Amino acid sequence: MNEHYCIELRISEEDISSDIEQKKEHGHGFLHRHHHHDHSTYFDSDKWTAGEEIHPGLLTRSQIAPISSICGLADTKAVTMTEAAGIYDVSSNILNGSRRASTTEERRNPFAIREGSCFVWQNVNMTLMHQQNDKNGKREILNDVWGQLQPGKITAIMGISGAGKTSLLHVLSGRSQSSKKLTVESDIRMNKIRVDPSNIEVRKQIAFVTQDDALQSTSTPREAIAFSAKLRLPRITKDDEIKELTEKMIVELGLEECADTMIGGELVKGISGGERKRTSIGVELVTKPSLVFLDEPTSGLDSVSALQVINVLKKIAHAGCSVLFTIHQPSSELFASFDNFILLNRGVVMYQGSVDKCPDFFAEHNYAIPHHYNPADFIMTIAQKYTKEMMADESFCTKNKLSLQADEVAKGEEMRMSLGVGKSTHTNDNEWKHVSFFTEVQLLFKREMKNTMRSKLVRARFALTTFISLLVGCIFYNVGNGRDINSHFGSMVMMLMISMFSTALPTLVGFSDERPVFLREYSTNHYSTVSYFISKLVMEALITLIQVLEILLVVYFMVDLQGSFAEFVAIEFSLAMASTATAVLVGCSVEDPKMAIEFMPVIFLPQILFAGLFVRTELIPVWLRWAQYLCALMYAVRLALLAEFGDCASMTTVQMPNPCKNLLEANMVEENDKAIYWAILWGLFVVFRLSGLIVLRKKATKFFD
Ligand SMILES: Nc1ncnc2c1ncn2[C@@H]1O[C@H](COP(=O)(O)OP(=O)(O)OP(=O)(O)O)[C@@H](O)[C@H]1O
Repeated sequence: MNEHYCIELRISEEDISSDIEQKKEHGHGFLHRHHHHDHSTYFDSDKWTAGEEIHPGLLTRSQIAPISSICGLADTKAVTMTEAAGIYDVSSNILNGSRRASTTEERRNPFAIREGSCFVWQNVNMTLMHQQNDKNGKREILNDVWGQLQPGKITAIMGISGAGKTSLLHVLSGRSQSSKKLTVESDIRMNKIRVDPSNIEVRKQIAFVTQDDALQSTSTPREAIAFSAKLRLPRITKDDEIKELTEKMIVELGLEECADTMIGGELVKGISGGERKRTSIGVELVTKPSLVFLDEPTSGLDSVSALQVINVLKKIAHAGCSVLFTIHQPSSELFASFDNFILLNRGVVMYQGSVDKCPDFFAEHNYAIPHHYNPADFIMTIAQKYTKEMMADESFCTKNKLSLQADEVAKGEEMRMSLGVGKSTHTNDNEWKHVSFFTEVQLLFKREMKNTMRSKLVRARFALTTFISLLVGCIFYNVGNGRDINSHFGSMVMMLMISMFSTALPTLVGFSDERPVFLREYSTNHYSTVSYFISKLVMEALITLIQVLEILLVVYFMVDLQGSFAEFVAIEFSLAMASTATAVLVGCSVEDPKMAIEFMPVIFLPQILFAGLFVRTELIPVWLRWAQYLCALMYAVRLALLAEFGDCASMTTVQMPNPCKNLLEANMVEENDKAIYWAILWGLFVVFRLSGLIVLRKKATKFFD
């Protein structure tokens, strides 16, 4: 019978610790059967009958299997278990079914009830290698860390600075991987299955809000949230659903007043820090994740804004989500609002459990938390005092209570099924897929267009290009009418150099400037590197064309050039595209805009040196001469010379020698090689662009180190 069922057995910690039999009498610990949300529908099964009781402690894998086969229609996440606290917590859901079968109403509500995911970890170790100051040349950042998240609860990771909070969050979300200088080990279970968190399918399940709020500065909170929803929700989500979802999210996050204000950045004053943080959270929550991780969501916020943020997190937890976040030093009010917390101290777990039970724990260790004292402050002060050795001596390290069996890391279909993203029996499966490549490019291009229209930098770029073109036009005024061939040639070179600098330079800085936004969006599965690259390329080509026309409309007519205007447009455009491709490659390779600026001379100086302007190419040492083939300016100069002086050079005049012919010869320009010059110019564009794409892809898939 091809129907989707949701079987649910929830047993709280209290149920586990106290008398289960007694709880059962009160209706706890029963197998509930739902058909979607209709509690009265029973499933038919040979093995399980309606109303049958499950004894949690006795539930075995073989008993789980029949349930899986009933509701485990290929797209169904059947039964999941957590052996936390030594007992099976059976929480079966049809993750795909429940997420997929969500009604239009649910799709419109960002805080709609969802099925939670069980998330458990143990043996989390992170070691820095080749450390000169530490014994054995190693430094342990995380040591045998363990923990678990419960759906519906918010869990804080607390600890003094350098305790390893961010490192733990990064390991759990697959953002930290082993490298030459870092060893990372972890045993992470999601819905019972051992998973590799760096796997994209796992990462897709976890909404991650970074500390730096990498948001597009020219977008508004409304646009940022809608953009994320459009790209990340399945195709079935209609435009009006996205609109309503966005509006509800804005209201829930208290962003109504700033919803249409630009987010802002270094150059533009935008929304406040708290509003920025809530926007970042909104951007991640639109996908209705079951796991939400946040790195320092309250840092830099006043107590009211911090409480606002935590209230949003509590709200999302009440919808069924598991929330995990790092926090420095919460106020007592904030601390009291957490469900659970993990105290990390020097990379080890000092406390793990509910906020309510922590006073007893510390009292047992002779640290009774005084009344009228912020418990978080008190706990941190204690943590500060303890070295690893002291914690071990005084049995302060909280031992792993999970005792999970070592399982193979699930791959492929097994993992996808566990995460609820396996094969589906839905006939309209296409509707549940990620938006198409074309939609990705289209949405990215639209955002790029808005960004361009709103960017002060772009406006400054056009204004400065006009200014510099006018300056060149004035200096070389009318030299094109044959007064002096050297000045005539100089004006053309200057014109080419303006288009090279004025297009490549902003691209170089812009690409690395936008890098954090790209990395965040890529890592959270907004779009592919190729669609990002293509949308940027199309926008760049448009701006470049406008800029080239702007330069030529001033310089060409003021200098009174003789060649064809269209040909000059083509040459300048090709040069600008080839130079921006070089800039993109460097922009993709370096970490930040400041570093990109340091690279400027390396990109532009060789262009000028090898263009034959200061030294004839045949005089350059042979072992260096190959570099000329990488210099787009040289080929653009040759093409421009042919466009301007080609006719004159081929004329047989009485005047001997022909100055045009001499100029072409001095620059080693051959009329017959024109096609080769064009081919090399566009070849450079293709090679540098593709290299840029490869570098970007490589960097995007590798988060750290
Ligand atoms: N990739 C890395 N390379 C070098 N050192 C690292 C790396 N990752 C973490 N560390 C070091 O590990 C320690 C823990 O860092 P982490 O950022 O996790 O601490 P934290 O508890 O989040 O601190 P804070 O509250 O100050 O942000 C720090 O001393 C940090 O320098």
